[in-house]
Amino acid sequence: MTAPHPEWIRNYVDGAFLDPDPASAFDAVDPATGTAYARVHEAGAEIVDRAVGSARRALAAGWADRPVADRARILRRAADLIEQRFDDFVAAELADTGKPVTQARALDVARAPMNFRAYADLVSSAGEQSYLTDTADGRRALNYTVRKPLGVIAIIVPWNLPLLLLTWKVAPALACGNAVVVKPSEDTPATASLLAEVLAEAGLPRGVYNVVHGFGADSAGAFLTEHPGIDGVTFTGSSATGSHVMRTVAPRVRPVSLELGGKNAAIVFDDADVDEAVKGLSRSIFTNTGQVCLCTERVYVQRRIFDEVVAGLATEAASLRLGDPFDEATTTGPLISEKHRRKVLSYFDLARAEGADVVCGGRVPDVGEHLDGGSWIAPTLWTGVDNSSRVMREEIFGPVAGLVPFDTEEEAIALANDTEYGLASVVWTDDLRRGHRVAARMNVGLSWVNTWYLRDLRAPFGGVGLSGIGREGGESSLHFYTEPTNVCLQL
Ligand SMILES: NC(=O)c1ccc[n+]([C@@H]2O[C@H](COP(=O)([O-])OP(=O)(O)OC[C@H]3O[C@@H](n4cnc5c(N)ncnc54)[C@H](O)[C@@H]3O)[C@@H](O)[C@H]2O)c1
Ligand SMILES: O=C/C=C/C=C(\O)C(=O)O
Repeated sequence: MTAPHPEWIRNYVDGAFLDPDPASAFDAVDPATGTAYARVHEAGAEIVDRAVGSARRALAAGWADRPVADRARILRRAADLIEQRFDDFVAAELADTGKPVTQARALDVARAPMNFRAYADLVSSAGEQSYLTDTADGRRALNYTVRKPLGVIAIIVPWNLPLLLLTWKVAPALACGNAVVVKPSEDTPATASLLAEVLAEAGLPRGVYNVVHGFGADSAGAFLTEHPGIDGVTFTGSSATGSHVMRTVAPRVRPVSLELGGKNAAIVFDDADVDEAVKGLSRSIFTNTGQVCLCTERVYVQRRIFDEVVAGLATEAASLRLGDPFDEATTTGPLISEKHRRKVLSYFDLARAEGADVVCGGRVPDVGEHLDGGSWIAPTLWTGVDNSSRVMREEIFGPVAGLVPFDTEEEAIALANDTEYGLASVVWTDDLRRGHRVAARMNVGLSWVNTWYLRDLRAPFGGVGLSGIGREGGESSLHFYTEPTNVCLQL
């Protein structure tokens, strides 16, 4: 990897990186080793206010009215520049998350240019509704809709897929002519500031993209959502914080888009290709050390193949390689922080107290002395749990799942839907009709059959219940990031 780590990770306001203030700073920590690799300048209320003000001025200076083709060109140029600086982004993502280099390349950083290009394409070809209206008294009118940018958007994102989730929101927001103030997670600040360099070079006018670093409460996150100058909030993170953000903006009635947590189920029918299902389950449980909102934490397996699936998954778990993020053979990184590891370990204790049988893992692994300070955790599977267990109801957000046998299709559907969350599900079956039938009955926003996390960026993405409000992706994003005005003209 090439990029030397920066000494400081800075806020970016009105087209310039701000001088850091050592009196208001925190460490950026590499979770693979537990060591600090940079200092981050925490934005106070005054910096957040300047960021919102600069976004407002950028809109007034003409960004909101720029021809779509201009905006699309800048997004495409940004995509090209991310590819040119691919290794810098990978290095920044690894320093922040400790995730395996192969994953950062194939998933996280690869998706950033895809996000920019997808919205450059979408906004370039977007149409609008129009109706010829005949009234009861014989008049005729033309109704049509024009879409305007929402304005200044607050973008708040978590630490698990930092660049992917940031660009998933920045790209459509800019495509639609908004200006943004982004607040990356305090655990993963690096790529948002790198993106500022790229967007400036791509020709984005000053003030359109601003970055404020810091925490949630009493810090940049709260100052941003409380700011009267923001016109909408798009938030990805935990359900508790999402609910808090909603309450914060409620008095000013601002639109929110919330992509929140999950307690996602997989159902494996005994007509499935078991080898394929086991490999798919391993991906959906263990990818990114289980730290993807879409990851499976509950697995319901038809009784006849239950033992076979449990044994197969245990073999898959044993084949995972935890270790140096830069080693191409590494499959699995650490958890994001020591704080998060304490949370996951508390669920390991709870599972034992609730009578779970530990099939594998359930402990802190030995990954070698040089990584001793990192927040490593062993891939973990339980049996002997059921839907009344807290470990089967609460989002853990680690490489862990509980496996439960079932007998009938109805029972499997009821078990999978027995949750307050509703983000994603997977059905494994070789019966075509059953696949469609069961997938449609899942109370989720994203229902996969015989695959997991296969994305089409034009499709609606989001969840129900505690998993969120609204959808992003494709047209849904164009709708969230714009405000329609219906014009009615009597002919
Ligand atoms: N549905 C999805 O698309 C999706 C995607 C990724 C992650 N997630 C969820 O995110 C969670 C993990 O991420 P996390 O721990 O960073 O979530 P989090 O809710 O703790 O933090 C998310 C972001 O919100 C900020 N924040 C915290 N408190 C705030 C406040 N009071 N006001 C404003 N901002 C505040 C944080 O600093 C961070 O930037 C999991 O629950 C996961 O399921 C959901
Ligand atoms: O952790 C959650 C993952 C969210 C993924 C996306 O938003 C995406 O793939 O667009």
